[in-house]
Amino acid sequence: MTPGARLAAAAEILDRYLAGEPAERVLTTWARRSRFAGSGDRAAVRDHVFDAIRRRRSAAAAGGEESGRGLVIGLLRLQGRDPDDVLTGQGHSLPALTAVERQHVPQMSELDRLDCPGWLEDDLRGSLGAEFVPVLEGLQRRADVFLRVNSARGTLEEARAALGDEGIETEPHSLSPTALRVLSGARKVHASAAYRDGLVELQDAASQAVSDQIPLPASGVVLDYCAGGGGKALALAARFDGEILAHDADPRRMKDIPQRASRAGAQVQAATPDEVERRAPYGLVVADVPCSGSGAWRRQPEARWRLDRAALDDLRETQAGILDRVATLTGPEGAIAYITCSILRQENEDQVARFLRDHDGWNVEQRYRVSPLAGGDGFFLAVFRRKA
Ligand SMILES: C[S@@+](CC[C@H](N)C(=O)[O-])C[C@H]1O[C@@H](n2cnc3c(N)ncnc32)[C@H](O)[C@@H]1O
Repeated sequence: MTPGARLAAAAEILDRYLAGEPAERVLTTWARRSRFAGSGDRAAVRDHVFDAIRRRRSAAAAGGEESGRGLVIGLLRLQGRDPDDVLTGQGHSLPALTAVERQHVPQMSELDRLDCPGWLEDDLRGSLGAEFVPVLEGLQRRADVFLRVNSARGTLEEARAALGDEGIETEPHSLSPTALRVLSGARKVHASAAYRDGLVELQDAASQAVSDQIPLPASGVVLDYCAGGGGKALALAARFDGEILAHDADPRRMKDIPQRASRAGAQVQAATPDEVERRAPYGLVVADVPCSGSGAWRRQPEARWRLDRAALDDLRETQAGILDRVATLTGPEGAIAYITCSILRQENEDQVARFLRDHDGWNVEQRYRVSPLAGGDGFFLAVFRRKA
């Protein structure tokens, strides 16, 4: 496909995304019926689509309208490229620019420029303070790919060498001693021996940093109450000899845990709600709660535009409910590790304050915040401990 044809495909996919379909689903359907598109074309179209969604507000302002075509024109302008060079109307390219499109002079407000949802401006300013502008600018870029080296299987240097042999270049990252940032060859990771043999896992560097901070009990069973695909549980297993039970309100989310755990040589078992109840109390319960994902907008760009006030209120209620529930599962002097990948105070410090207000017998022992400016996602951790 020519560069113009790839952009035309992206514009068509973006129109369906703007009409309400999830971008991933539209991309899959497009790839299935576009047999002519090779893997390089599919990757390029995908990058265009997610770059445009990440910059949805600023690209629409720069392109003159919020349509697939408008976002593509705007994205080219934001990248400092002249849309006339790519939209030629030749072959499978989009039609050439109209006079109106060519003469459009973008009037960008600060919120346009920062891709900030208007309804969330005050909350973001209140949460980020002086970091409001740099964090929002940082969240407009593509996320890096990070690997976690599984120390049960080898050292950081052994992992780097093994990956290097397969054409995957990496460098250590300051957020965690187990983190490697992928510099090239990211698409080869899944097929690599280092990944297949459990020497490395895909995990954001800030997610690793948060896992590093969680205080593990000397022995016993740890419960990961919102385990999802098991990212945190597997990271904890690399530095814990005991058993980790994984639970999730939606058990389908845990379907890959057995395979990931066996690859990593980790003791992580998916548990039913009955089993969770039966084996309580726990010395540590990890609650990596559902949240706005605002710290991970680089990696999940649709989340930025899907969130609204009602959804945020629902999330906060769910988070508070989970904290109340896990408190009942925690033993004497036990701890709760409350985690979000949110940069919003409402989901972080405000939840800590509410929990302490409603639960007399608890202290907060540790608060740890990772800004997206550190290179990975934005994360928040609070460790509560039951008073002796
Ligand atoms: C942020 S994700 C977990 C990510 C995972 N811990 C990891 O590191 O890969 C939050 C998870 O919480 C689950 N969840 C949502 N509501 C829940 C509830 N009331 N109780 C337990 N889990 C819940 C979701 O299904 C989702 O898998």
